[in-house]
Amino acid sequence: APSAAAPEAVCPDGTRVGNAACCAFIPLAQDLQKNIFQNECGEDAHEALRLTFHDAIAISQKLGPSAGGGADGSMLLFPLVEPEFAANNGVDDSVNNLLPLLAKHPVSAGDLVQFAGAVALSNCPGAPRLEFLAGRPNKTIAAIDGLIPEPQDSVTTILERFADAGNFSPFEVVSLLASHTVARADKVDETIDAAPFDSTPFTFDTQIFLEVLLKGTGFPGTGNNTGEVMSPLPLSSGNDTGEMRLESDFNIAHDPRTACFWQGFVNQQELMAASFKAAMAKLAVLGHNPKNLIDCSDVVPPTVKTPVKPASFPATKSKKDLELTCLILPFPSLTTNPGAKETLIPHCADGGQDCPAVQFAGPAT
Ligand code: HEM
Ligand SMILES: [Ca+2]
Ligand SMILES: [Mn+2]
Repeated sequence: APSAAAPEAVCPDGTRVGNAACCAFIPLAQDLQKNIFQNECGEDAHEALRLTFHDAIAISQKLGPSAGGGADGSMLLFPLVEPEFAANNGVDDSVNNLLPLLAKHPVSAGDLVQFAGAVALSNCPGAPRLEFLAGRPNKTIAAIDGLIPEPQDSVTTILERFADAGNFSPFEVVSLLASHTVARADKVDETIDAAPFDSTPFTFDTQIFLEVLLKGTGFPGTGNNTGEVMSPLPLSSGNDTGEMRLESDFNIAHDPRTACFWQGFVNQQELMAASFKAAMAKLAVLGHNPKNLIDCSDVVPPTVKTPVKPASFPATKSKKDLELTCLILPFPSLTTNPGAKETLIPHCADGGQDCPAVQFAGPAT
């Protein structure tokens, strides 16, 4: 029976949704999973999540509308412009992977970018199911260079940039950095591929918040890269690349404005996931009035149910390796993983070393 609440609709595949405008995202989710993510929280999923950020954060209250439109899909609409910016190095992969889907599905570029990130994250154990609002218009401009935070930026610069983009608080900035729990760098050190930021890059857990607090001992590849500092697990073997630490993650983990928020997420899976979800909801609508968008959260696939282990020190590491600057919070008591040697981080989600990323040819470089 019809109700006074949101209009219900039945999609062609029989799924009931809150609004008929959401139906287009059901085949899109299937296409993303089958042809790009392969239902994994792997390289292509990580890159789609990074793209949500690089598209959305390019907006400035100080500079006004001519600087960029935020979460507007400009990355896809101007693939020869924004992917060329130094801070966007590597986003060409996800831009080129999404462009064929933009041609095929009746959704806007801005919606596609944010929806792809939400679908990608649904493959990561421990991740929250993100909110998704639809209806970002395609009418927009390319963003200007200089709005994407870089790992060599100071904490002050980073916090000011997030505040200017969308009034993000220091707590929300730390919350968004939970993304680096499912992240690896290809471009910070060009000599190594997919250097993970924590020891569990296929799981949305709190290891990133723990491991960035461990004393750095070396570099996974070469030293002296811009924006990189020593990590606690630099050991590599074949395609299993040692852990990389971004200078910005290190600084934010230790700065008086953010250190207690950072440390407060260690082993607090639910708090971290909920805080990330809330901050992502803000990020995903930058440049839009959410009142003009339609809530299509019901077409975001539920997150995989694989349980997430409590935070633990990687083998050979313990409390004595911590470098803490937040002294008002007690540090949780955690176990150390077994093993007499420094851990190797598997290159592939299945534990193996061979899992090439999907790469469609496209205009972005
Ligand atoms: C202070 C702000 C941030 C800085 C300085 C930063 C910097 C970086 C850098 C340098 C990389 C490595 C790129 C490469 O070499 O391939 C990276 C990867 C990544 N970032 Fe961030 N990031 C920030 C915030 C965020 C936010 C807010 C998100 C998402 C909501 C995000 C998601 C990711 C993801 C998922 C990857 C991994 C991509 C992959 O594995 O291919 N980052 N980030
Ligand atoms: Ca992780
Ligand atoms: Mn990558």
